[in-house]
Amino acid sequence: MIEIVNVTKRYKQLTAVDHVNLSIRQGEIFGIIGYSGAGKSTLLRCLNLLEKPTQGIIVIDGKELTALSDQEVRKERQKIGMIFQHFHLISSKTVYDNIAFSLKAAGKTKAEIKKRVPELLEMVGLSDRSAHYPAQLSGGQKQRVGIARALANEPKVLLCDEATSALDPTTTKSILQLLKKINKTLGITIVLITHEMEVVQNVCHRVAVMENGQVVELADVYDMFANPQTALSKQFVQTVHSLELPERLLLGRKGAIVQITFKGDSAEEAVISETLRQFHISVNILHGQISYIQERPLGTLIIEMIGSQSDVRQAIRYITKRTNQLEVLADVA
Ligand SMILES: Nc1ncnc2c1ncn2[C@@H]1O[C@H](COP(=O)(O)OP(=O)(O)OP(=O)(O)O)[C@@H](O)[C@H]1O
Repeated sequence: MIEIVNVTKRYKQLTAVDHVNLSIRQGEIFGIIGYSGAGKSTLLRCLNLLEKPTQGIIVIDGKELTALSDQEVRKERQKIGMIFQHFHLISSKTVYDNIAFSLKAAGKTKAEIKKRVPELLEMVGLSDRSAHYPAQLSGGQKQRVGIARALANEPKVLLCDEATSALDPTTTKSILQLLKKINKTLGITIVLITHEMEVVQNVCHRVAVMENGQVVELADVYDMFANPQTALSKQFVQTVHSLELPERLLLGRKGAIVQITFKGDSAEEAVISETLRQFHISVNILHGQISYIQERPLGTLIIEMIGSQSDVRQAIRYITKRTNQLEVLADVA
């Protein structure tokens, strides 16, 4: 659906986006995560040519945007909706007129606008706020207007530039739910940038991690959580799944301390009790959690295994075979 081929954006000496290649699939919610200054916004704005890449090609829905004239780009941009962190609503216009504005700009007739605006308001749950002005709305409601406006011309792609960063956690959840609904019911491909791994966990199917203008990792969100490959991804995963053990928990330990990751079905199997049945060891549970990412379970358990060296080794081999993911954090035996 979206092809980003070797895209670079330079501002004088600074390279904000550096040779990025990504292929975003029709109908997916694709996240781009990175710290401030990583180049996420610039890359997102390159997708609808709000920023012109210094080099590289952008193809959306089969059309090479980077090969079009400015006038043609303006027309194509109407098929790409965009929402922003600070909403960018027109303060002197009502909710109705803010949405109608995009339809007018796309040359829709008065009758078409009159039919379409209420449909959009209903979709975002704001039918009773039509005559309000932006100043009379909460942040979440303003973003709902932003979403309605972005969807006005039935885009195939929706770009979200830190769309929930200015919102509290509960409102963030409700806006993310709305984005999920839009993706599911309208089949719109969504690209969102964020610095919050929780947003990625909640809505994205795949995620690219950016650093210094480059994509340093690309993965299914579940795999990123289960097995992050780079130090940066590990940091992001740990912001949601914190597994730092307090030092005092490690004091006076006698056995091997291991971290086990249970993926998919193995998260629901009785691996530990079967281990205890087969080997002469005892186990202390130090930390455990199970999360659901795209409705698939992902479990993490940190345990201390106490027994003879040979029994502990065999038990470790057994668990590794069953789960495929066991890391020895400390062996104080
Ligand atoms: N119009 C511009 N002119 C000059 N430099 C720019 C411009 N826009 C962005 N930059 C620089 O490009 C780099 C990447 O910025 P960008 O906003 O894309 O990062 P980001 O990952 O979105 O970060 P943030 O979340 O803070 O916006 C930064 O060093 C930034 O200062």
